[in-house]
Formats: sequence, structure tokens, C-alpha cells
Amino acid sequence: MIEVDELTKRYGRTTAVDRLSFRAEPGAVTGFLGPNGAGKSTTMRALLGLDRPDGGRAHVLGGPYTRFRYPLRRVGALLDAGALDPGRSPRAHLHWLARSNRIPRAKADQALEWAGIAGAADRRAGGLSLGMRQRLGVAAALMGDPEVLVLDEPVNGLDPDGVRWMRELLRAQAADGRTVLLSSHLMGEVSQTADRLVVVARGGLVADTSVRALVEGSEGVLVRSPRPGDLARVLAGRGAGVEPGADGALTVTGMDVREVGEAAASAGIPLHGSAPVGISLEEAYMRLTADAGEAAR
Ligand SMILES: Nc1ncnc2c1ncn2[C@@H]1O[C@H](COP(=O)(O)OP(=O)(O)OP(=O)(O)O)[C@@H](O)[C@H]1O
Repeated sequence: MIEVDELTKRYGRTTAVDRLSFRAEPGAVTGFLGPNGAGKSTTMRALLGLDRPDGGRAHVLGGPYTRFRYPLRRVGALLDAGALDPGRSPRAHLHWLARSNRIPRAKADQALEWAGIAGAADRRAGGLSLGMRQRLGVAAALMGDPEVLVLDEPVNGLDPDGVRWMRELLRAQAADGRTVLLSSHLMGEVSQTADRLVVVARGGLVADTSVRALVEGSEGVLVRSPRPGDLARVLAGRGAGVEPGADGALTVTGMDVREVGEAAASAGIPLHGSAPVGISLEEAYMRLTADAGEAAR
């Protein structure tokens, strides 16, 4: 279980995380989604005791991460796959981590095997590709059989096989009852793996929802009228989101078909047709984060 409560972190005049609260539960993959600079890495660093919050708290398994004597046996993390001694081999790196966390060496060797990097295990880490370093980072995160996984953009640099491997791995970890927090700035990537989505923008929460609810809640109405400009003003005046299309049709969000029809009728504007339309997940995400972008920081 991960619990973030009113977490705030500032860097000088930048508020990287602004009173953010969410939970990630055992048995599920929680996607932690937001555009570049939204505050995802900062939140994860606070969770792992690498950054001190200015307010609130970020707890893992009921308390701060820093209390664990052998943290890799409780929480596996991948924050920065580049954070490796370039002169050390992957095997030496894992053996060193295993020793400091009292994890048997054999576990480290097994992790190299199933992460698909056993062939490169004795090369210099400095010569590894980004994808291989990600695999090594995941091996390090998992070799202690932790209950919680915290992974910052783990598919960066992975090829399509690697992306599928990661997806299946994280699903299996959640199915075993572990808590998995997975960050990304790409909706397409996370929506295929995550059960729930925590969406942040500019340091704050913009949505905490299931993938399914996000799609369902993002339906709009496509409407045609001989007076699209007048109709757009009326609908916007009632709080709807209105986007004109190239062919004079309007896409309306925040109202259903009946509400659009009634608003048009009461303003005396004829309609030539209206129908509900689904919006892609990517589109829903763009809208969520664009709205938050307008809020003053
Ligand atoms: N050490 C730091 N010093 C100063 N500013 C920082 C520092 N770390 C992060 N920031 C700022 O805090 C904000 C949030 O950054 P953060 O890296 O947490 O975002 P992110 O959501 O992880 O982005 P990305 O998807 O690009 O990794 C940004 O404005 C960033 O410039």
C-alpha cells in the first residue's frame, strides 16, 4: 500500500508537488500519469525518502521508507536506470545490492536470467544500452521479492518485446497481490497495464479513476446546426466545452444529447442532428491535463 497525503515539495520558487493525495492499493497496477514536469518523479523520490517533503507525507507499507533496514526486501524501485557505476558489471552491481540488503546472491543471478540480461552480466555497465539498463534496474527492484514496486517510466528505451515483457511482468506482480506504482507521460502505454489511473498536472491531482470510467466519462456530443456560432456561445454559456470542427459541426463535452437539444431549443437555435461520440483515452488525458494547465500555480 502506498499513501500520499497532502504532499508538497518546492524547489526554490517552483512548486513541484502541490498538496497531492492518492493511494495505490495492493493487487493492482496504479498508473501515475502526467505530462513532463507534472511532479511524478518528485513524488516518487519523496516516497523513497530521497527528497524531504515541505508538507504532507508519502508513506509506503504504513510508514516512511527510510525506516526499513533492508529496503529492497520491502520496496523495489526503479527511478533512474542511468544511476550505475559505469565501471562495474551488472552482476557485480546486483551482488553488491544483494549483500547490502541481505538477499542471497543466487537471487541476484536468477534476476539477471529472467530479466534477459544474463548474456551481458559480466560486461561493463557503462556500455549497456538504455533498454538493458532498464532491465537491470527491474532485476534490482525485484530480486528481493518486495511487496511494493515503484517504477518511474520503466519502459523508456525498451523495444516492443521489452515493452510487452514489462507489461506482463507488472500485471503478474499485481496478480500476486503486490502494490505496483508505474509512472509514465504516455496514456497509451499506461492504459494497457494499469487498473487505476492517478493523473497529475502541475503538481496537483486532476483525476483518480479507473481506465474504464475515464473513457465513459469522456463522451461528448457531436452536433450540427445552421447557426454553429450562436449555438457554441449558448452551450459555452451553460458551462459546456465546445470545439468547432472543420465541417461546421461542434463537439460538445460536459453535456449529454438531451441537454444540448434543450439548450438549443430554449435559445431558438435549430439543430440538424446530434449524436454521442466517444473520445479516445489519449484525447481524454490531453483534455484533463490541458485544463489543469490553465490553473494558476
Ligand atoms: N532537483 C530539482 N531542482 C529544481 N527543480 C526541480 C528539481 N526536480 C524537479 N524540479 C522541478 O519540479 C517540477 C516537477 O518535476 P518532476 O521531475 O517531478 O516531474 P515529472 O512529472 O517526473 O516529469 P517527467 O515526465 O519529465 O519526468 C518541474 O518543474 C521540475 O523542473
